[in-house]
Amino acid sequence: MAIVLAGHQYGKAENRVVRFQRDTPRHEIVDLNVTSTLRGDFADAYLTGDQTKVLPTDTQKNVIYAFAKEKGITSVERYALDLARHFVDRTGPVTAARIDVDVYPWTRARVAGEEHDHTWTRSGSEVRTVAVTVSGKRGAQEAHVVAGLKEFTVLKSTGSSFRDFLVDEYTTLTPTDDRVMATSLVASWRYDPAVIDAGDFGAGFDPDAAYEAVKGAFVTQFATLPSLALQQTLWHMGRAAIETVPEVAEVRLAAPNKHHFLYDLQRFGTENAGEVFHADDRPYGLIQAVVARDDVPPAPAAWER
Ligand SMILES: O=c1[nH]c(=O)c2[nH]c(=O)[nH]c2[nH]1
Repeated sequence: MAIVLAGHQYGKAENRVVRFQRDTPRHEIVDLNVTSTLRGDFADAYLTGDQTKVLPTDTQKNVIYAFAKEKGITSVERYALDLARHFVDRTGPVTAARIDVDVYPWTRARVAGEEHDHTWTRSGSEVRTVAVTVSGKRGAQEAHVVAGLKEFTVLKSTGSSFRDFLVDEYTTLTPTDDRVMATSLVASWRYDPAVIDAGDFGAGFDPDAAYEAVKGAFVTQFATLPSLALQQTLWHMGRAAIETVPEVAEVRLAAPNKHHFLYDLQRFGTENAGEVFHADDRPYGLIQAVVARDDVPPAPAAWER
């Protein structure tokens, strides 16, 4: 038996980058949390302490901040691609780089009914995510872009049922034709590599518009599908995302079923016709799905964390 170093990767986690554009009186803000992860033959750093192949995480941090100025952030996808390609192209021992970005939402403040030029309020809504993975040296490079969102909380007060499920001796759940359905959606969608190669997220493809379109498709399905289960809703959300933005090759969805239990007011002689619920936080059902086009090859490298 031998004990081996069976895997390794390293990088700088959670670089909080706030980039302003101040070229005109109306400023713009991009607020990011950026994590770099480098892969390659760094085994010596672990096994013998030899750091000669190791690009310090401090340097990675500097690149992340410098590129925010030098390259600008025309889109988060483009910025992450530039970073990943930089580490793979410019650092010999790096064979693959992954850049993860969380995008924090800000809404322009309104003062006396007018949008303010340089003040924002933090929006309470979802966090947009981007994960770019670039592997292989120039000429034989593979790039994957996965966009997404998390903490996207949606709720409907009717239009959801759950019945005719498998029953065994431990089942106590009462079937229902009218329940609250709510979730805090985590979704990621992988763009067809052809889009990255052809349009390069700068020309011909607008990742910001695609993001809004996918989000809109999710909301539309959640709202309008008479849901027989959260599983069915997820399938329709994933399908609608691909139908709405054909550049999307694959959608991965994870939805905690945020249970709302009708509060028993009968004990006080009061009727409760679906009006007062106890919002429970745990445990919760966790429903997950992967929805994909069958004409785009799968890409496990795009999802490797
Ligand atoms: O949409 C649902 N899916 C389930 O699998 C499930 N299980 C459960 O108890 N409630 C629900 N709701």
